[in-house]
Amino acid sequence: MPGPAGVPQRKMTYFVPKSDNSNEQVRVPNVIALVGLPARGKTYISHKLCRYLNWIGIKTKAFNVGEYRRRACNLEEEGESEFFSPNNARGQKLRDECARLAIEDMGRYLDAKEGEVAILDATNTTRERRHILMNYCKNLMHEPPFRVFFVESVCDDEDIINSNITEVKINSPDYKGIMSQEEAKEDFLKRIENYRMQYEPLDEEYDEELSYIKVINAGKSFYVHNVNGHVQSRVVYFLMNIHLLPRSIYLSRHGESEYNRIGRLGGDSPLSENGLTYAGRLLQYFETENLSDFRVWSSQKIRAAQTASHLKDLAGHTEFWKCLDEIDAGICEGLTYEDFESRYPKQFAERDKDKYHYRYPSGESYEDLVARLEPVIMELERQSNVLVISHQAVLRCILAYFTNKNRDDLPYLKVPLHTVIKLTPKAYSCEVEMFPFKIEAVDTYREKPK
Ligand SMILES: O=c1[nH]cnc2c1c(-c1ccc(Cl)cc1)cn2-c1ccccc1
Repeated sequence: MPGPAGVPQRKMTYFVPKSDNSNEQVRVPNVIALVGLPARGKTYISHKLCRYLNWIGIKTKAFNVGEYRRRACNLEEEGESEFFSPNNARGQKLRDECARLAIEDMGRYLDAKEGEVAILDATNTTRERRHILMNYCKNLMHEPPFRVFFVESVCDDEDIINSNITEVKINSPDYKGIMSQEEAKEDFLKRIENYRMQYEPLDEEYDEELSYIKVINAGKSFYVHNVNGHVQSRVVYFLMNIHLLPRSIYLSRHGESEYNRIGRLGGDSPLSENGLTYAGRLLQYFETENLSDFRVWSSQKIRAAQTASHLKDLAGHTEFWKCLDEIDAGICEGLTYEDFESRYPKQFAERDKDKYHYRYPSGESYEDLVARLEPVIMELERQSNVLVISHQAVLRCILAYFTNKNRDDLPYLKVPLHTVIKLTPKAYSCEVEMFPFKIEAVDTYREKPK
């Protein structure tokens, strides 16, 4: 059905009829294929997307063709950048073989329903290579065939490209210990030129049938085409909210509260004397951090708001988010763990079996917390320096997102009272610094039972 000129028609697929026509809704496996010259942030995008999709509950795995190539051949023997020359038939053959192996591993992962999304982290810079991928994904040997979304990173910003090469390329396994950093940078620039000779960017006319997003200069602008389905729309939304600007995210629980001191769960009690001391010391800490741009977000619980109030002159306005409130313990609100175990022994035993999915009766699970925290994560991706003053369970979810922890480990991450956790995102990871303050506080940590 042709639409108005220049306005692409969204292909609406409401359900994928199964072979037995049960019309039961099946989730279509998604392939997210990167496209772009070397040093355009493809692996950066692949890592961040993989971490975000897994955290929101969409099982995802990345397949990096460069890793297959590093396993298959020794670049030193192959002549480094010469290996990538279009005139190097041997290099071309080896690289095609590595791409094929990665695509087949990706296919097995999706066909076996091990996950819903596979990210193919590769240059995919020629129409031929993208055509091979599309034919493989649409092949009816897959039940159902894979949906493909291309993410092309186009970048001509020299500063961004140089920071990429300096941060992640010249110290990569391809060069480490083989040549000096200057030689590595020179060789890498030659590698980029070899790819540029064959590079065929996604084209509005030629690639009319494909679904893709062009990210230009690290998110300065975008061109989005034929977005198809839930996963692709979440990917577009995520990519339009991330940025490369250096900053830190600080996590802190409220100061010790009266309920902490008597070992009671949840509630809305005020700070204890120790907690008030911590709040005052927190102000001193951030005065020394000397941040140009600094915001404070707090939950709407009294103990968190009291802690945040000590920073109001430093941070200008404080934002109070209800979705930063502590996990709702339902019928266990106000109980001690001893009460919980004696009154609801079956529930107590259930909780430690699968703490991530366990939901307190009339309350929440960690899985529920992740769902209500997604808007906070998205806004943290957009922001600069932010201090989040919240609660143990909530900060475990946020910490797990930035440090890529899985749902078995998430509910047992250590987030002690009277401690500032400083997160500084790096290229493919996040630096974590813990600053425990020497102020007395009860220990609320419970080990995972053996
Ligand atoms: O567009 C780039 N061109 C060169 N480099 C880049 C990017 C991006 C980037 C790409 C898309 C988006 Cl939505 C955000 C950032 C990240 N990086 C990067 C920089 C330094 C280290 C590791 C990665």
